[in-house]
Amino acid sequence: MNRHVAIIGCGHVGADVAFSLVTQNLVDHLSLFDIKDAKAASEQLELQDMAAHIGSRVHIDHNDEQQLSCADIVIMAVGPSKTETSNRLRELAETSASVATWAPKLQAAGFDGVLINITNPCDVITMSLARRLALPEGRVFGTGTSLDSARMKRVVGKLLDVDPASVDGYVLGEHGESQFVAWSSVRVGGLSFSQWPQAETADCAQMEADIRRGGWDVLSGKGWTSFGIATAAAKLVDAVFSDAHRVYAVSAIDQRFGVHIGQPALIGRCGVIRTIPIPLPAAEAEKYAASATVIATAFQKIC
Ligand SMILES: NC(=O)c1ccc[n+]([C@@H]2O[C@H](COP(=O)([O-])OP(=O)(O)OC[C@H]3O[C@@H](n4cnc5c(N)ncnc54)[C@H](O)[C@@H]3O)[C@@H](O)[C@H]2O)c1
Repeated sequence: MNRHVAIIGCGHVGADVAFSLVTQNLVDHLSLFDIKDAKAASEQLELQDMAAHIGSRVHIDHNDEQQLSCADIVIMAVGPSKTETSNRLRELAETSASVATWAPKLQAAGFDGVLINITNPCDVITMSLARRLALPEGRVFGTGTSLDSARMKRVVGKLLDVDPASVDGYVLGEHGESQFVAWSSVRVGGLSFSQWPQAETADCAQMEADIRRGGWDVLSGKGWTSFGIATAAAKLVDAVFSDAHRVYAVSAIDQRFGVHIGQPALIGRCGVIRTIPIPLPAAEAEKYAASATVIATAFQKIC
């Protein structure tokens, strides 16, 4: 099997996705693209420098658009010229213009695989790419609230003193300021979060703020975020190649609201196999609807 991934945008995020895919042996052929040719070329060279230390052989090329025709998965990771530090929606004008230049190239190449979007604002850009590429539903999805759900697991795990991997549940909605923790979905060891004694005195509003602010906290120190999202993207690539039928919180179409939005979905060879609408209590359902409105309003601006 020749697992071929193309990464468009080789900045902090795209380069770390490439590093994760190569070091985790999740790819056989990697095609790197960046508007700055020297950046893509140097990422190619440095990844090739690792070849002697890794147990797999990976073919790597850069800025060769012919490669888009045979890519199984495209990862969109282009970014704005200036890093946004407070609201991902502010990236929209610039990043929507950038991804718009790639849709016709992908179509001209006959790209017929799965596209995973990381570029922010993630839900709006995913929606824009899904409409432009017109691939079968589910083939274009975004990393959505997968990273935010991982942040929730870190914060809840810390409170309960359990490994985050033992925390189940989701952050839903926009990968942005209107996201929310679906506390009703959070379970640890078969108990709902509210059944844990620590939950009685927990400041859930503060925990939720910490989760929402997680990305900005990382960014304020190192200037960008990349390890978390690169790991999430690698998991999604693995789920597609292995037809895993595993559940992740991704940005997928919710037909009730007509938007791509963070929600649990089953991921396999064709991308999103189906979404899993969780029954939410009224207060959480309201937050979900409000978040869908934020995404729809932003999308209107680029139509
Ligand atoms: N979804 C998430 O959870 C998540 C997490 C972190 C970052 N992000 C987003 O990922 C994106 C990338 O972030 P980053 O830190 O890597 O930014 P960055 O500035 O380090 O890299 C962006 C790269 O895109 C390239 N680029 C810009 N326009 C391009 C175009 N038209 N064609 C090809 N390449 C182009 C730039 O040359 C640059 O190398 C941003 O939108 C950021 O907000 C999303």
